[in-house]
Amino acid sequence: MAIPKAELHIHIEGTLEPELAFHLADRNGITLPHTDVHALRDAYSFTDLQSFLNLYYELMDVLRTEADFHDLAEAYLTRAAAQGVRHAEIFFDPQAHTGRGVSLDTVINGLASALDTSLERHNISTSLILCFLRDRPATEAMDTLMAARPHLERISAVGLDSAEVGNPPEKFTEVFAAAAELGLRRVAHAGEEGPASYIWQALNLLGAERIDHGIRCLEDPELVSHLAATQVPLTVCPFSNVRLRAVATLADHPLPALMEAGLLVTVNSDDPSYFGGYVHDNYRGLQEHLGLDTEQLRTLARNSFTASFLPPERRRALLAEVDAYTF
Ligand code: HPA
Ligand SMILES: [Zn+2]
Repeated sequence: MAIPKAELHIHIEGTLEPELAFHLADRNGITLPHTDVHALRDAYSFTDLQSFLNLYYELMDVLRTEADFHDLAEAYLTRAAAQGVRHAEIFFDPQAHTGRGVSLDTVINGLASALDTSLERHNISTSLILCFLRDRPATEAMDTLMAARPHLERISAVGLDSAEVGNPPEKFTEVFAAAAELGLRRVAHAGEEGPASYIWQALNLLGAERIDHGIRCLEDPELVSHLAATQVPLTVCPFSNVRLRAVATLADHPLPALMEAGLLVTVNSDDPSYFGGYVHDNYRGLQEHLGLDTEQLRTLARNSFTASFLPPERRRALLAEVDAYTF
């Protein structure tokens, strides 16, 4: 069994495997513009974040009903359990669905119907992180937050994703303040393709408690010192960074440099269906291509629970499981 870990950077829509996409397309009477699963997988060759997002938004059109969102989440949980995941804080993109006529209730109720039985069925605790699409207007994000109010007991935090460059965190200052008022935690994608200044903005203007990706912090030594001192976690996604060409190869990935600088680094899969592997596959990739040893993998697993929004008791119990794990 893979080492116990939390997954803190996983977009549920990014777990849509080609086989399930075709199955749901069939069920909903939709014709996909790809001949079969092989042709679809062949389309998974990206040059940057936007080239991925184009396919990501196109393919999620097969998600129409509560049952579709249930099946999507259930398929992820099944795979995650096999990868040692014991806790998952799961991003979802409401605007990507409401914008094409699927209601927020359909999305959340469908996902929740799978998450509600996750602890018994898969031994995985879960929560949802509502992400705002940063390439859409801030007013739309605010409307989305307000519409989500009846569902807040299922939602632990808000996040910020989609096309980063040209959509700085400062655009969402008011929305994140409103989310904090509602008692939600705050995270944000920053420093994936965007500059280090976006990470500063996420921290200082949005009150982000974790930075998703954040790898470009290394371009600003003062920021690295700040992240080390404050232990604001980074949710790093190595396979994603290679597939979206933020990093040339896994062997060139800056994760060891981030760890050596004393940052609270976690490893995650981002959009595993699109990027070639789930979270433990990422751990194994680091072992193989960057020579991480088993104690470094244990540190990463520990960090994943430390960086989570888990209540203290379950966090302690899961940390003890990591410490007791034998490779
Ligand atoms: O890696 C990502 N970055 C930004 N937006 C996203 N939406 C899904 N995955 C991503
Ligand atoms: Zn992401």
